[in-house]
Amino acid sequence: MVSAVVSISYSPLNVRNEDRNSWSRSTGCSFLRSFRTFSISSVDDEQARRIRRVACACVAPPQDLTPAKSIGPQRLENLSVKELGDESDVLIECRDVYKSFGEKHILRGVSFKIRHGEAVGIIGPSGTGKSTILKIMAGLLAPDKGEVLIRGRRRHGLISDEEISGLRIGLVFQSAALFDSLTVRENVGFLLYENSTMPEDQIAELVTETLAAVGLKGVEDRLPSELSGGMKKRVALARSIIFDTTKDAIEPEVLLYDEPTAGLDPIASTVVEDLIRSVHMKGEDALGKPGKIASYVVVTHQHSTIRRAVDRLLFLYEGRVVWQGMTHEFSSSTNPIVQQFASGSLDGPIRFELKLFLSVNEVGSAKAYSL
Ligand SMILES: Nc1ncnc2c1ncn2[C@@H]1O[C@H](COP(=O)(O)OP(=O)(O)OP(=O)(O)O)[C@@H](O)[C@H]1O
Repeated sequence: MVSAVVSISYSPLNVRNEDRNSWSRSTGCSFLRSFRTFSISSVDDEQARRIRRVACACVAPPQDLTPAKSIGPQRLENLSVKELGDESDVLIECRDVYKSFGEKHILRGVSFKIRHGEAVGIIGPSGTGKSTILKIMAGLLAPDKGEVLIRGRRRHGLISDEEISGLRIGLVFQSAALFDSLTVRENVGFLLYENSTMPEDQIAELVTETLAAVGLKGVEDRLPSELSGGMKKRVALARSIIFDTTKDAIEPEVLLYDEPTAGLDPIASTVVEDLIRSVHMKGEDALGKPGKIASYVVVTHQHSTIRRAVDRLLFLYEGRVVWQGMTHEFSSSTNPIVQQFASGSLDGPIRFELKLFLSVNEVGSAKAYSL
């Protein structure tokens, strides 16, 4: 059935078209990309639900969950207590995930597990598929092959807002991805204004409290254009951790951060890194309350973020996890790929291409050289 409008149109919040388009561009979100190509009236209910979910700070419950073969009853019987314990605390598992874009084979058999309570970093050279794997974990992109298991249950396809208990997964985009035409209050409360039955004044109160938890006060009525880069990232973080307090059961939440400190100065980076720690269940937010995030994953290039915000690292290279270990093991690793990446050396197994275009005068004809 074709729905006349998506949430954005009947929403109490009035998001401009150009805002939606720039949101889609900055997040690279496939739903929004496909959404751009639809006229509003050609978006069906299912797409409308997905778009609403993605737009709402990308907090998405998993859908279409069926038990994975590997932890079916037969296997459970054969598992030792230790193995069983090992499986039971796994929140997200990527199993042999492949993803290509046209001829570009980006992920070529990525496997890893994210356990309850973990703070994991994903690092690796540019273009190696770090953001892609985050989007696959969040349910915004579907793998071509392989499986994503959420608490041991296989997720089919992409997210929707079907209520299936399990795990809330939030994605904090690198660009902050705020709607420019909405105030900070509307951006942070977007999910609740759109999807909850909470009265507006209660949402406003919760927004203020959540902003305070990320160290922001009195900015509710500002527009994103009136904020610094670091403040925008904090608003995006607030948008990701806010949830409907009227719901009975609050599911644990995993937050996925895509380069949360990119473009920030060292001090602003430290603020964001500490904030990431503070909203984790092992941390304490700016109001002194324990954080609510069960586990998180951070894609980053920043050494400070690796050191300060995560405990365990996955190193992605040429479409696979080539190394994993604790953060303190990173700099002493003997893996040549890790050593080269850690030192920033040009010599080593990591291939890169720097093309120098020399003038016709210098070489007779213009040539590209790979260094
Ligand atoms: N939707 C898409 N369509 C086509 N190509 C894509 C798409 N998304 C990502 N890519 C390509 O896939 C590759 C991996 O992109 P991705 O953003 O996942 O890498 P990354 O490791 O996060 O890079 P960086 O560290 O530079 O941010 C890049 O070559 C990118 O251009």
